[in-house]
Amino acid sequence: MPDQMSLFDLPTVPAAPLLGSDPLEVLTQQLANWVELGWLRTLDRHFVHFLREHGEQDVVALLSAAWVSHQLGRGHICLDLSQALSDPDAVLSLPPQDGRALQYTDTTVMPSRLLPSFGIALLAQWLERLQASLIVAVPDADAPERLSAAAPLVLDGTRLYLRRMWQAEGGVALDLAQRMTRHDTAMPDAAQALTVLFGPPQDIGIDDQRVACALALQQRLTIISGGPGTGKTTTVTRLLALLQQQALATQGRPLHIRLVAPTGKAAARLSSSIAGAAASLACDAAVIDSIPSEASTLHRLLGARPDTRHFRHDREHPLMLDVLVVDEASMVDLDLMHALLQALPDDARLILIGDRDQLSSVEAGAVLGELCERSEGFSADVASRLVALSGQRQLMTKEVVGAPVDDPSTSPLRDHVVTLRHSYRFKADSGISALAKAVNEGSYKALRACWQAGYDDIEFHVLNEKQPLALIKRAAHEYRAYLALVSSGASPWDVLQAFNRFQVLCALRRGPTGVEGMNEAITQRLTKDGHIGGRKQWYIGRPVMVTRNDPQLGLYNGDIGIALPDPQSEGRLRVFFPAAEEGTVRAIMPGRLNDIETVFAMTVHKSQGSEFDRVLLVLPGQPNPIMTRELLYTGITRAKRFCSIATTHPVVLERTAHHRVQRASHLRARLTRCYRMQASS
Ligand SMILES: Nc1ncnc2c1ncn2[C@@H]1O[C@H](COP(=O)(O)OP(=O)(O)OP(=O)(O)O)[C@@H](O)[C@H]1O
Repeated sequence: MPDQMSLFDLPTVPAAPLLGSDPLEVLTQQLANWVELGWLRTLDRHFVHFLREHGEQDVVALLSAAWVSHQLGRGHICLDLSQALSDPDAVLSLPPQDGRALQYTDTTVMPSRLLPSFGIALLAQWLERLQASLIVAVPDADAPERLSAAAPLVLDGTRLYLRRMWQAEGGVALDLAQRMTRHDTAMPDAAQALTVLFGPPQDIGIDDQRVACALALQQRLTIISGGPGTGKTTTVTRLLALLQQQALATQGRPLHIRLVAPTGKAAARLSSSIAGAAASLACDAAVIDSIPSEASTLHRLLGARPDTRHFRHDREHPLMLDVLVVDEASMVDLDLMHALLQALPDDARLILIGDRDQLSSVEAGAVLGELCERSEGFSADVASRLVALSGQRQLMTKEVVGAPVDDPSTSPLRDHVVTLRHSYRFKADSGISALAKAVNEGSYKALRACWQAGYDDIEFHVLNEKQPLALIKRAAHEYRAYLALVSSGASPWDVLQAFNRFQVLCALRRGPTGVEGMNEAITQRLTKDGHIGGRKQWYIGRPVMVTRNDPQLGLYNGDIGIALPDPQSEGRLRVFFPAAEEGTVRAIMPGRLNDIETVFAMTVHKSQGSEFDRVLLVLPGQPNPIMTRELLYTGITRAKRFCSIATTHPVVLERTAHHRVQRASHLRARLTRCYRMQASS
């Protein structure tokens, strides 16, 4: 990780003297200083206070606890001590580079100076201090998934975790490993049923969709990954039809299937695409009728309760279902995946759908990405079963049948992962598709070729000013289309649809090219031109995004609503959100909405699970560690028809496409260990 960080010129802070001779005093001062500067969260400092109050006085253990907590806030499951030792500032990303101006005081000390000042120069010294600490437990030597003692931190090898996250990671690994060892036998005429849905097997190339169905018929855990329009929903719909056909024929009753997605928006999209795909199936009406057409959010399925992280459904109160389909699985964080697996009955079939190349979840973890890593090909045994079922003889070639299943270089999950590669949405000459591919390959040459090829669905703006006036004008112009509908008194549903046709996406939150700067500038521009009354907090046409789940209101992080006069309430302003049923809306009083922000611009992170006809992707003028290949790919692939990218320096795009950051975690290795133990017991 540190060598990737060196792609960027990290801002430097002058070396300040370490004040005080008592290390605990020095630590307290530094934590206070970092919190004041916004480098650390108040929560991180409170955590350290809590540990001190409970008896821990070792400064190294306390500093490590602050860093683990800080890293968790940045999406990392754990702190890798060997990486942190080699370049603490880069690993902790301090000072933060989210677009805000560099801030420090005369007493600010960088992490890289603090650690040696507490006597830690070697990894062995750090490990020894932590092993001796009251607040750190280690896994049992004989049972690596059990802890030696109850403590708030866990040191697993050279990784330091909050206990909760270590348990969640282990819980996900163990549960998935158990599901991986459960196999099913497809019904005798499954091969024929596949041919009815997919047509006769062809000898040219492998039909990944057909393989995905054949695989999922035979096991309890299947992951279907693919970029936009590669047919993930089409494939899952066909799979559900096959499963229902099988259940109706053998048990005389359909399976209880549930469809979920992490956000309300993604759930609505899944509902409408499954309904569309089901309607065109070549199946009996009874089978089509037994495929659910309504998806809910994961939180709703699990029974989210206000003010607690616990759900109504858990190991003691499992969900009642036979098959669970989770769409946009890349957005599911480790904690949520853990809660889901806890609540899922042991014999249920789990199908995860998503795009492994997309950004990982906003919260900690990169579950889908990790599960799909090194998962190319199938073991010989699974490949031969797939050939029998799908008729795809090409599956037995050496490229497809990789190393044996116990080979340490591959993941046992490869027998559960299918990647769909062909996009049916984009034409062969699509610029968006070519651009996304070039970014994914991290190829400078392919990127440049994209701009030179003259595609008419992508454009690249090089801005020559800091405050991007041209960009603001462009965005304001695009937003006028939905505002015209607002003025004409169109229905809230139509206004919401029109708003969704265009979106400004930003890589960063802060700064003139970040969400905050762009939102403010677009609001001002539209106000100045008389399109909105943007001087008041609530005005007709204000688009807002929910930033925190509110199960009581049935609103979820990422939901978008628009403030409009409500004829049902004598024209008073209400915020209209799409309701569960396609084409319907629900109105909520603005005063009831606590966690919302204006959304003329949103971060690429928040745009996951949404798609827009046209996207304007704004990148800052400086390369930045937050900007990664996954972020760029996710931003570009939100666009269905037109993608425009703007930045002040062309090199930013190329550097970003080259920059990959792994989130610190050990999920795949733990899953492999659990799987081998399961398989050998
Ligand atoms: N095998 C196929 N042959 C022809 N058209 C297909 C095939 N599979 C999918 N399509 C079409 O491609 C389009 C996208 O399919 P689908 O919605 O299943 O993809 P997706 O991967 O779920 O898309 P998204 O990225 O929106 O989630 C649909 O119009 C669908 O009918």
